[in-house]
Amino acid sequence: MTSKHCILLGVPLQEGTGRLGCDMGPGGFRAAGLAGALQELGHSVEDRGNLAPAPQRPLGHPNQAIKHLPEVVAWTEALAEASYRLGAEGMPIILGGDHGLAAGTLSGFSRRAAETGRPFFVLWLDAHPDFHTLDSTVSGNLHGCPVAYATGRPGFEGYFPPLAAPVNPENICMIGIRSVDPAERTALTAAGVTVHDMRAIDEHGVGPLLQAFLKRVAEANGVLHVSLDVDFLDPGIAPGVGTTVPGGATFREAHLIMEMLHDSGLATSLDLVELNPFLDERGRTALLMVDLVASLMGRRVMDRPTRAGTA
Ligand SMILES: NC(=[NH2+])NCCC[C@H](N)C(=O)O
Ligand SMILES: [Mn+2]
Ligand SMILES: [Mn+2]
Repeated sequence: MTSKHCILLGVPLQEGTGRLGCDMGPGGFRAAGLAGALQELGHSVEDRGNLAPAPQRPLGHPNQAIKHLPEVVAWTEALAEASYRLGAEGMPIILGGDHGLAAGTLSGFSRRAAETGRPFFVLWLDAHPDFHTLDSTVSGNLHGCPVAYATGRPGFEGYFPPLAAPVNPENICMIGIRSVDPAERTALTAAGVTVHDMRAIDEHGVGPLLQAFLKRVAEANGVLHVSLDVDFLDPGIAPGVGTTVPGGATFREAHLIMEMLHDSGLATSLDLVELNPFLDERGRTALLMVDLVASLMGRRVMDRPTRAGTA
């Protein structure tokens, strides 16, 4: 197993959701033993503490539903820059914080990939596609918008920072999707995002769906960012999140995805988002998320035969 230099960065953003508590997410992941689990697997770990947002400026938008635009923009500015820098230093693991933070990670890591000349891919594990623009969001919760922003959909100019390298929507694969607003549905299809909803998982299984995507990434010599929203998981195993949607990924499906990602060796950065410790039950959601990261980083039940059939 190749050991990595894991860099943990807390991003206690919570203004992108409709409720409080995600600001405790980074602390939840730390208390659940994330650093120790990575070290046990032979990785080096550096915890850079929590990020601070950039200074806020007043921003008004004609869509009156939008909540906390100046706050989310300030976090995006700081995190886009931090992600760009961390992308050159090791394997960044971003401890959220709500999913609004992906506006910063996607733009920063994509910019880094563009500089290396390799195409940038995203695996989006979530109940939601988070594909609203500032104009289309109905709830006004900006954690529903990061993918639209990072792919360069119109309407973010003048509010969010300009994108150095917009993400190609055709390089995004979403798995676990089961709550899509009408405006998002049309836009996702038009943009060419690969969306594997729960029905696709039921019909085909997560294994073949993920394998096909990983093959594309490998053949393109791509850089892969993984964004894991707690609500990707079924609420029965992961209650510590504000936006639970029934019928989510099972414990076994989630671990299989992580193990396949590990075997592919393709993932270079990771978001862990939407953990709300205030809604959790004795840390079980945080602990499950840490176990999933461990699977992604090499923990396995048994050694598996290599392709040559030795080990
Ligand atoms: N990151 C999330 N949990 N996003 C949920 C978004 C839900 C809904 N589409 C909205 O815009 O409000
Ligand atoms: Mn999300
Ligand atoms: Mn979600």
